[in-house]
Amino acid sequence: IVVRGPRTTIANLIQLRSDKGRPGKYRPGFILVAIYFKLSKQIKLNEPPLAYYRFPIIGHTWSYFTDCEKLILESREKYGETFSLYVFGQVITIAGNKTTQKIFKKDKEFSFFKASEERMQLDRIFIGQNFDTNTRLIRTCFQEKLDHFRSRLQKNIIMAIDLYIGECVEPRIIRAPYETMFDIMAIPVANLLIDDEYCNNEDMLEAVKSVANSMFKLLFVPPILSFIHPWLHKQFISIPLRLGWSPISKPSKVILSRIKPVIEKRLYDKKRLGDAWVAPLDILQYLLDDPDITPDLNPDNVNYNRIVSTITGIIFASMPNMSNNTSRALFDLVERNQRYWHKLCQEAQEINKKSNGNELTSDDLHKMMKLDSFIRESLRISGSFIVGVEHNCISKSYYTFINGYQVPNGRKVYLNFTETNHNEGLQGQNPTEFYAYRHLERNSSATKLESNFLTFGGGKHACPGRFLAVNVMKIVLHNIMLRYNIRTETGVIDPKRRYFGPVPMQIKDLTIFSQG
Ligand code: HEM
Repeated sequence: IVVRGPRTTIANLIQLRSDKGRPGKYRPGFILVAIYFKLSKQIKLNEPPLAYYRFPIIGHTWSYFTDCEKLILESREKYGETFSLYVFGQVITIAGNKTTQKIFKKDKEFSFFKASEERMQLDRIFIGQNFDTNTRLIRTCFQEKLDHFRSRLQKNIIMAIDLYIGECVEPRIIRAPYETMFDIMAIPVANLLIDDEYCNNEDMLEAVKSVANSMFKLLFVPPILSFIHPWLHKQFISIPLRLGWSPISKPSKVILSRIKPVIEKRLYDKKRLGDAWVAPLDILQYLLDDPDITPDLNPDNVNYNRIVSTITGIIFASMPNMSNNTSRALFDLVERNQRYWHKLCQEAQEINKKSNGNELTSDDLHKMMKLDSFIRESLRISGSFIVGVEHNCISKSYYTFINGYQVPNGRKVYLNFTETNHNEGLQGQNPTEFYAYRHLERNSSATKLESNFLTFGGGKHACPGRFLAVNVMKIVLHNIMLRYNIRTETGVIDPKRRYFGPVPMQIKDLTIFSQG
């Protein structure tokens, strides 16, 4: 049965009119007829089986958050590759291997963006953004023209490592590797967005971190009111946003105050120098080149809100993901020290020797084949959700999967990463084991989209930032391997991954850096 929001039902009832055509008082008879009419019009779908749960209202919520992997594995075994769970007052559907690629390809039927927008009210936070244009912008800069940014990326990453890890003549304990990686990432990200000395100061970096942190926290707001109805939760969290509050309003103001003089100077220089003016290479300039944003060379006519909104959107999409996955890959290096460290270091040293310690060329980055495969394996095993990358069904009424099961419009469909990762046919021998050269043997680079690797999604909306992310991960790990020895405080390896619900937790374990 398709259950819609109470607003729709009530609105329909309110629209009932008296027989004279004027708005009339509610009459119980009318209401009953209306409810009967509404229910009789609802389509009975062949929904995926809803896994058994013991407690009404709570449904699977508790086990989903405390032992998600067990819940998913057991339900998969019992109900097959497509099944539903009842979590936080909502039925969600879990889709397995045979369906995930279809979900990526059917972008008129399923939307990752719609699901994220609904969960985090993105349209109310990043006001005035054109998300499709932003995706195109990211694709142009960080896929097609990534090589133009390579030199600056390296300089900024090395500078950030110097600043946040430093010399380590005496061994240095990094108590929160995720936070350190987050600090390191802020410098190259801020510089890709705005290449101006004026913007590389502390308050700008703090603003960049604050945008990423505030948005990341929003992901973890528990939807308590959804136990009554998901619609209620949505209305509740949107109240402060409707009243004009935004989690990123403070850092957005800092960013605006920093970029305004830069924009004014650029427009002035362009007017003055004409064709002789050399445009800086950064995201800000790409935005300024858009006539919808900058119709002429008059700073008063610039759409500053759109610029700030786009910049903050890119920070949100890039920073937490890159920091999380790089700190996990670094931890994988430490954990698996005996097995991989030596060979990966050897590869790094050979590349460094051939380039005489100079800046890495794109060919050097390409030659990091072992590291590339290691990163893909780390993303597959350590960075992987149990279920995730949820897509909203946006079909007009419902969607029918290839196995005959149907889901209504609005249903959240989660991809079953565990099933894909545990499948021997897709992953090769011992699929649950971390084997760094698995992808090297199959010639699958870390950015390659394949049905056995869901980390970057797939289809038309696959992550456009993946080339930047993998290159940044390579540059960070390469430089760390060349400079340091790393170990955990106790030297004990704890292979158990920790999750918050289906999401892998940030790395909090102590890491010790000493001079290599
Ligand atoms: C390791 C780092 C990253 C991971 C794991 C990651 C993962 C993802 C995933 C799973 C999607 C959804 C894809 C789909 O719907 O099929 C996505 C979309 C997206 N990502 Fe990333 N991402 C990362 C880094 C980045 C970076 C660095 C940027 C920006 C510079 C970025 C920008 C975006 C954008 C704009 C989309 C939406 C694309 C669209 O809807 O067309 N991501 N990402």
